[in-house]
Amino acid sequence: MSVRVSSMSVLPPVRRDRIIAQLPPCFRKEAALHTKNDFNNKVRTACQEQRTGTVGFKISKVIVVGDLAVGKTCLINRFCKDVFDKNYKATIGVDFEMERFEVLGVPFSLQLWDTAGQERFKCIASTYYRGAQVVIIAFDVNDVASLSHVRQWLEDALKENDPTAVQLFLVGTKKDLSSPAQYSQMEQDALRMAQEISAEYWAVSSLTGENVKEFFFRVASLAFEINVLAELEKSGLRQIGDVVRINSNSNNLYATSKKKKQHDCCQ
Ligand SMILES: Nc1nc2c(ncn2[C@@H]2O[C@H](COP(=O)(O)OP(=O)(O)OP(=O)(O)O)[C@@H](O)[C@H]2O)c(=O)[nH]1
Ligand SMILES: [Mg+2]
Repeated sequence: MSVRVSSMSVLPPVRRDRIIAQLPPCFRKEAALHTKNDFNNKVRTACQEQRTGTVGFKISKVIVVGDLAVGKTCLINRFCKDVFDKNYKATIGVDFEMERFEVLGVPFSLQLWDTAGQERFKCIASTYYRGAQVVIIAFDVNDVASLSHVRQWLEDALKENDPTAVQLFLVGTKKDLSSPAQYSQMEQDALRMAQEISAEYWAVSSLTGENVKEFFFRVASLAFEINVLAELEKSGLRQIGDVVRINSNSNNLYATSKKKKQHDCCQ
């Protein structure tokens, strides 16, 4: 009985292929959220000293948006289930998958929200955009129209979120369908777009699996890093806040006793 209870209440260990010990490199230096070779030093130290606060219990919300049939569902399914379906089945509204990682020894989870690209399901899907820490905008590298719609997707996603707090990725899909020459021509435009919207650029294929794991590892790592930095800042502020509170308390005491005196006087 107790065995059953514990096996139900304790999460299984993180999959061995979800362990991140090194910062995965960006895809293109010209369009990266940052180009450092390693995790922020403060983050590494905090993880070593187990000073990551609530990050180990955190689930970061990631939303994947973009035109219909660009391959959002396939991308998530390739990463989470290692499968690929060549038949198109439109996402109606939203779906989500949980992915658990261990980054620098600290558990960290992503909740990956797969949203509908079809216009008629978009209004349902957009109600799930709120509270995203990461926004992934997907486009098809073989379809210039899908790249030109990226700004609209961004605007819709940011309406529901704090634009300064969101980490943005621009992902070109179906790389397997494009010849090297076609691809490199398209990449110029995609890199420009990524720079304009301050997104990190990636190109992937869910059919072959090219760059899929690398991409999600990068997403998890950068989301983790920013969470730990925010936690460190918060605990720093808390310490400063305590000092302020002691000071203001003594001020209050002073003010109270003074007031009391005045009050006594008046009586
Ligand atoms: N060759 C190739 N085909 C792909 C790739 N990714 C997706 N597809 C195909 O593109 C079609 C659409 O893929 P989905 O993942 O369902 O597209 P979606 O963006 O989720 O579409 P909505 O849910 O309608 O927004 C399917 O037929 C997939 O098999 C890829 O990397 N390579
Ligand atoms: Mg879909």
